[in-house]
Amino acid sequence: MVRVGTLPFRLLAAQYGADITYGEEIIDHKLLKCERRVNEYIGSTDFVEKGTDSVVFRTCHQERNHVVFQMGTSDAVRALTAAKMVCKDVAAIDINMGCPKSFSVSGGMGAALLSKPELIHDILTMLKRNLDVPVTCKIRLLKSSQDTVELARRIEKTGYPVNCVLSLVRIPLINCRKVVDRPRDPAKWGEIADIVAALSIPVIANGDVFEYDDFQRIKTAAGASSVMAARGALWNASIFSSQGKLHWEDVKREYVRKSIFWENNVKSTKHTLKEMIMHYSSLELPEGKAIIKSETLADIAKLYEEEKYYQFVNENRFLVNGSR
Ligand SMILES: Cc1cc2nc3c(=O)[nH]c(=O)nc-3n(C[C@H](O)[C@H](O)[C@H](O)COP(=O)(O)O)c2cc1C
Repeated sequence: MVRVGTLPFRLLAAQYGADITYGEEIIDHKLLKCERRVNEYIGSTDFVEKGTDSVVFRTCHQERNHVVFQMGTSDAVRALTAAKMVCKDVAAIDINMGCPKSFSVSGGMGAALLSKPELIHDILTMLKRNLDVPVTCKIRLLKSSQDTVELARRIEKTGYPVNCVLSLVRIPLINCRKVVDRPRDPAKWGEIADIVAALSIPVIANGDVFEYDDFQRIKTAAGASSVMAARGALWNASIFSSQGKLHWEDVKREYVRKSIFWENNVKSTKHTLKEMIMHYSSLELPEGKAIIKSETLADIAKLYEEEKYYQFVNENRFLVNGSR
């Protein structure tokens, strides 16, 4: 999730039980302007825009085998060059073929790819042939089930490992929404089931997972290999816990601590907190207003009475490094 799926949020989801986490979409052009830096102070691996301190992608060894780097692209060679920069630090590379936003579509990326099966084929083939990590793609339902099945079959033909354990990682990820749908529209699980039935590769179903039980319900209804949650996780990342959800205020506090620990981009932290709060109350209330006013992680720490934690982390970086 853009501005949400940064390292603290991914680790939060993983802590509550998510097996695999996807990073926010990063455009290939942007990654190509970066250099890889090991950040010993924090214990992370950063991809930083050259000549600046702007972290475009931050990851760490704890999530090395669970995190998928999601990329926006419209060109096979560029996608490969960008993917090669990060592939040793992540578990898999995903190509976003579902984003309907104009900045994506006008650049020939995201959902624009859905009408260019030849280009999809080129990108996936190029990545699969030249990378040692698995490649997945996230698509949306097309106008008819038949169109979607046709597209998914072309994706399937780009090849996947015969070994079924490995095949887990080359998953075309079917997002059960049509290109014109917005996230609040009802999802159509029957259509996913039709597509899954027509394919021999694993499919992750995505859409309208708001409770832990939804994972199994949707997995069964769609016949999918696994299930992905976005908004349900954003509103309460403990949705992944088989023990039941924690109170969202506790989850939010844990997110704040992780943001502090990993020195998350404050804009990302603010955005994520705002999205969480908007679901339960209003940004017009004092907490929302204070988030909007915050300029640094120290401000956020103060707002959530985590100043001692903030101070402790910053004074003991080398002692606590890697402990979370
Ligand atoms: C705040 C937000 C950011 C998102 N960013 C991305 C993204 O970067 N890449 C992507 O493939 N989908 C993105 N999506 C779409 C979700 O991955 C997902 O497909 C959609 O929200 C439907 O799933 P849900 O019902 O579980 O929310 C985003 C959704 C939200 C709400």
